Amino acid sequence: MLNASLSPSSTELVINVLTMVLNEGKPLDRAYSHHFSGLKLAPSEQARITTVAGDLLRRLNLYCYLADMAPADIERLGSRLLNAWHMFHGLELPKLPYTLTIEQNDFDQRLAQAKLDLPLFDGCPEWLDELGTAQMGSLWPAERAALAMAPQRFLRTNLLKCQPEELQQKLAREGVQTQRVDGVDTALQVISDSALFRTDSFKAGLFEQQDAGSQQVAAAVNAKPGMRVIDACAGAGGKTLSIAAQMQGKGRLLAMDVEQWKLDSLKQRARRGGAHNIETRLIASSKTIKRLKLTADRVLLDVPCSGLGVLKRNPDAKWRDTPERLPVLVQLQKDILQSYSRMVKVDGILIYATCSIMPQENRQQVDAFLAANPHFSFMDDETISVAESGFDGFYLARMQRITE
Ligand SMILES: C[S@@+](CC[C@H](N)C(=O)[O-])C[C@H]1O[C@@H](n2cnc3c(N)ncnc32)[C@H](O)[C@@H]1O
Repeated sequence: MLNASLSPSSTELVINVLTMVLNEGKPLDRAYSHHFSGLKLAPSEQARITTVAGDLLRRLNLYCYLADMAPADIERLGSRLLNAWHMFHGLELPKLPYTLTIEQNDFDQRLAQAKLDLPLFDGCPEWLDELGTAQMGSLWPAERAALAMAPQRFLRTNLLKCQPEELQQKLAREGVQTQRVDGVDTALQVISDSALFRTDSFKAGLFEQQDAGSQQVAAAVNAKPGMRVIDACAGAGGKTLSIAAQMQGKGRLLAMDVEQWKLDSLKQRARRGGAHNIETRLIASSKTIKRLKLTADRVLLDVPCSGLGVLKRNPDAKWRDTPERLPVLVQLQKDILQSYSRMVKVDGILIYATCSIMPQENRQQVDAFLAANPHFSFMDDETISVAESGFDGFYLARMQRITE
C-alpha cells in the first residue's frame, strides 16, 4: 500500500476529500478535482493521497469499526479514522497538530473481531453482501474480496496511431513504466506512479486510459473495416474508440447516447485519437432508433447498470447506492435490449454488455430476451470475474439476428 505515513497536509487532504464524498454526497473524482485544483502536488504525492482515500472508501465500514466511529462523523473524527488506517497498515501515525488516538489494545481487539466477520473485513455493506450472496452464491466471497483491492491502471494502445511495443518505449522515455497484459493485446498496465495525461504520448492520442476488462468487451464487437456499427449507449466513447480502431477508420460508426455532453466529450477524444469515421447522434426519442431499423452489422448495447463490477475504481458508489436502484436498472436494460435490437440487420450481431457481475443484469436478461425474440440466436457470453482477472468486472453476450 504505502511504505511511509502520510504527511500532515496530505492527511488533511484525505479527510477533506472523504468529507465531501460522505457528507456532501459528491462523487470521488469530483472531490479530488475540487481539492487538488490550485495545489502543486507532485504526481507521486497525489498518487499516495488517492491510494489512501480509495482504500479508506473500499473498506470504509472496516476502518470505521476499527476507529469506533460512524462514517458521518468524518469531519469531527477524521484524524481517528486516519490513525486507524495507519495502524492497520503498520505505519507510524501521521504527525497532525491535533489528533484523536486509539488505544493499541482496543485496536487489536477490534481487529481480531473484524477478521471473524468477512463481509466487514472486505468492506462490504450489508445490502450488497445479501445481494451478492443471493445472486452469485459460492462465487460471491472471492468477488467480494477482490472488489476490496486497489484497481490497477491500464492503457489501451490506439492502434490507429501506433503499436503497443512502440507506445511502451515512448512512454518509458517519458518516465512511465508499463508492462504487457496477457490475453489483452491492446492493453498496457502502468506500473509507475507517473502522471499520464501530461505526457506527449497522451496529447498525441497514442493511448486512452481504459480498464483491460473494458478493452476485452470492446474486442468482442469484432468490427471489420467497411461495416456499419452502432454503439448505442456510447457515453464518452471508451468502447467506441476501440471499435473505431478495429475498423481501421473505414466504414460507419454511429455513437449514440441520451446525454449530449457525453457525446461532446467523445467527439473531442475521437479527434485526439484520429478516429475519423465516428458520427454522434443524440437519442431524442424512440424515433431515432426506429429510423435505424435493420441497418447495422454490429450493435453494441453497453447498457446503464449497477456498476457493481467496477467498485474497486468507484468505491464511493457502495456508500451512496441502495438495493432499490437495481430493479429500476433491470427494467431499463430490458427495454433498451428489446427496442435497440431492432437496429441489427439479418446476420448482424448484437453485443449486450454491463459493468456488473450480477446474473440478474447479465445472463438472466439475455435469456429473457432470447425467449421473447426467437429471431435472435445465442452465440456466446462471458463474465469477466474481478477475482480471476484482476481487472474490473464485466459481462458480455453475443447474439445473431437470424431473420427479420
Ligand atoms: C455503461 S455507460 C456506457 C459506457 C461507455 N460505453 C464506455 O465504454 O465508456 C451507459 C451509458 O448509457 C447511457 N444511457 C442511459 N440511458 C440510455 C438510453 N435509454 N439509451 C441510450 N443510452 C442510455 C448513459 O448516459 C451512459 O452513458
